[in-house]
Amino acid sequence: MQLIIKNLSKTYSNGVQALKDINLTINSGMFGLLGPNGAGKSSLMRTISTLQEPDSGTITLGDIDVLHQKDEVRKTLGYLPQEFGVYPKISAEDLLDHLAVLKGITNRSQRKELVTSLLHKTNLFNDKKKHLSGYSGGMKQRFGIAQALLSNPKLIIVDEPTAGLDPAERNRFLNLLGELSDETIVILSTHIVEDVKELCTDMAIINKGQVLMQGNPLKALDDLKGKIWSQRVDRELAADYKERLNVISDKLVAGKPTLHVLSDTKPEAGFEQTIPDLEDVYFSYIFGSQPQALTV
Ligand SMILES: Nc1ncnc2c1ncn2[C@@H]1O[C@H](COP(=O)(O)OP(=O)(O)OP(=O)(O)O)[C@@H](O)[C@H]1O
Repeated sequence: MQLIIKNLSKTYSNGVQALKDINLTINSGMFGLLGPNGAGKSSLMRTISTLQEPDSGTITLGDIDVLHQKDEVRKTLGYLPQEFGVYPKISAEDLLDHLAVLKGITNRSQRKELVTSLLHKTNLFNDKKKHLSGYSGGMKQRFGIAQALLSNPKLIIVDEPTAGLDPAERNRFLNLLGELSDETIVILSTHIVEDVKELCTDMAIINKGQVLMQGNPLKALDDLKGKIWSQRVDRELAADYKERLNVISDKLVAGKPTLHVLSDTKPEAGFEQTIPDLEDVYFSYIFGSQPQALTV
């Protein structure tokens, strides 16, 4: 199964061009969609999820025309939006059961079996009687996955799922995503590079509504080999370096900025070659051609 997006564009009524001629081919497995705030990730996810219309372009999921066969898409889509609202005064088990009825699973024992297996899968079985208002952020996100899995989806979209989770909950959530079937397309939209690094076999970077790269994270790392140079500098000199050199990131290490420069050759005395990580890949596309760099 493939999700193929061709020439997708969207301008909102306030004039913001959120998607500019997006082209992506997404195969089964975990796909990371990386981009800073306002890049257009949610606009793209909502369009794929049939929640909003583009101005032009096409999307196909296998042989489904996503923009015209919305009901077909919805039958096979699991969507976990950025803000996942839950009814507070109902238990996880009851809400899942209710949602399963809405999905058309009317056979009681079949529903019970499905709900129980999803509660186990998302590690919520022991808390199934708890009201959702008592759930932590991570538990709510796992519940979100449980409801997204109700219809045995072929396409799962998760929008910024780990923001606000503590490290243990984040790990648990990412492990759960990683365990979903290889037959399913899972799109993980995030601005957190680590999420993609740990899970995804394919990724794209988008910014200002445009796809800047699509590819295998390991290949992207390989392409940067020998091109990332690092130096820890005095705080007051950092701005000067940024003006002169192609600084892609500037990270405080023990109170002093460590600059990463993208360059085919040693930029200046004092810089040492460093092994690129996925953050370098991300910043090289987002900031590589610009003099300004992000402080991370
Ligand atoms: N309904 C809307 N009407 C007008 N402008 C919008 C609307 N939704 C999004 N935008 C604008 O479109 C651009 C892309 O927004 P979008 O939410 O798709 O980005 P994002 O990558 O998901 O960012 P974030 O991580 O902050 O949610 C932004 O400039 C945003 O302000």
